[in-house]
Amino acid sequence: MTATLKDPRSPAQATAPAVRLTGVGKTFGGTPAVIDVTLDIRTGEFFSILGPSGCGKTTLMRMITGFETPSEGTVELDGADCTGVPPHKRDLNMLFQSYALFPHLDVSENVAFELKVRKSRPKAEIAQAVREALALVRLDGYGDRTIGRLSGGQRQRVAIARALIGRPSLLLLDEPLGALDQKLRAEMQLELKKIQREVGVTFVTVTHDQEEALTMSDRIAVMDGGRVLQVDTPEAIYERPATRFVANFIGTSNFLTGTLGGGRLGVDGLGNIAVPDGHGHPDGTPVHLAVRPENVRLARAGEPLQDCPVRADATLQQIVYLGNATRYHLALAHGGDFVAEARGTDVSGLRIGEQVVVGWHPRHSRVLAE
Ligand SMILES: Nc1ncnc2c1ncn2[C@@H]1O[C@H](COP(=O)(O)OP(=O)(O)OP(=O)(O)O)[C@@H](O)[C@H]1O
Repeated sequence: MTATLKDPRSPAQATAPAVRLTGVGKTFGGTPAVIDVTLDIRTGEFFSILGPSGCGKTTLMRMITGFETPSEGTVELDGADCTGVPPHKRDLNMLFQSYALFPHLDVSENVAFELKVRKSRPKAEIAQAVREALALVRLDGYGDRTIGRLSGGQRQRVAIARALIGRPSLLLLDEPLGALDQKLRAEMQLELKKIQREVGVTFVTVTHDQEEALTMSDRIAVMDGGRVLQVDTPEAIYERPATRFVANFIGTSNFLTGTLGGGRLGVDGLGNIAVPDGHGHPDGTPVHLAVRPENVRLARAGEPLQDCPVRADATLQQIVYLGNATRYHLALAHGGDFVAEARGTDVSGLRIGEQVVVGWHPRHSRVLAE
């Protein structure tokens, strides 16, 4: 006979998103910090809130946790309205950059802390849960160590184990890798993603680091000036940014500004250039055309540029070697800066100050509204 495990949630809760924000706003002393945010975070996904300093991401996260009450709008968790519910009554946990581990307790005691405080489980069960949590973060056998004898990465793992031991439905992480050096950070990004997949808990992280968000997330919300500008997969955000801000904040973009007319873009000094099909903006609209540096080709003036219907004259200003790529900084003849990028070392044979031509195919550019 097979036993059927019953989901304790009601049918409505089971299909509801982990988090639903509807028209959420927060104003401090008359100044808006978060403006009209409506979005769903799906159960089991790794979701990042990404944006520059002061854009409102921490305030948005604090409204999900309950440490901040929205000035308007509603916050639902698993289908239940939690707008006025205090943090300790929400089925979630938090992980802060500082980790906040207890230095006088050993690893096991730190991890078990929450369960012991709640006194909800027998001792043997807690010990088993600690062993499982330490195995999850690959710290088997470290239970008796004091916190002072751990590396930064190991402390981070202890904090993760502690945050997950009570199996919350939702884990909120505020700049979780901010205290680590760059190499360890890159390792922990992959590690955190792996742990999240294993436990299946919904993770919501706040970060200003675009690479971190792209590496770890199933979906990203990009914020600026208190607003969410785009919610999408990392790939879609990079390939199909919704606004000029997103195109510039995630990776690097070149921009040409002009007005659409007759299916082309009129740019002062450059003429009417081809744009990608199906961009959806009517003639007469002032727009930006965004082109990623890796999609820009470069040749000596007068030399052919294959598969590049759009071209512009420029002067080469600087060549920067990046290790895995070379970046060419250019001044366009009609005004403005431009950047082209090629894989590997510089094989162009070009010299600083030389007259060049840049070009791209319209399918590699994107029309963005103001
Ligand atoms: N308790 C508060 N009282 C007054 N103003 C606040 C308060 N909390 C945040 N703010 C303001 O709201 C805006 C958004 O702040 P928030 O901390 O949410 O941004 P952030 O994107 O998380 O920035 P950072 O990455 O620097 O932490 C800022 O202008 C900030 O000064």
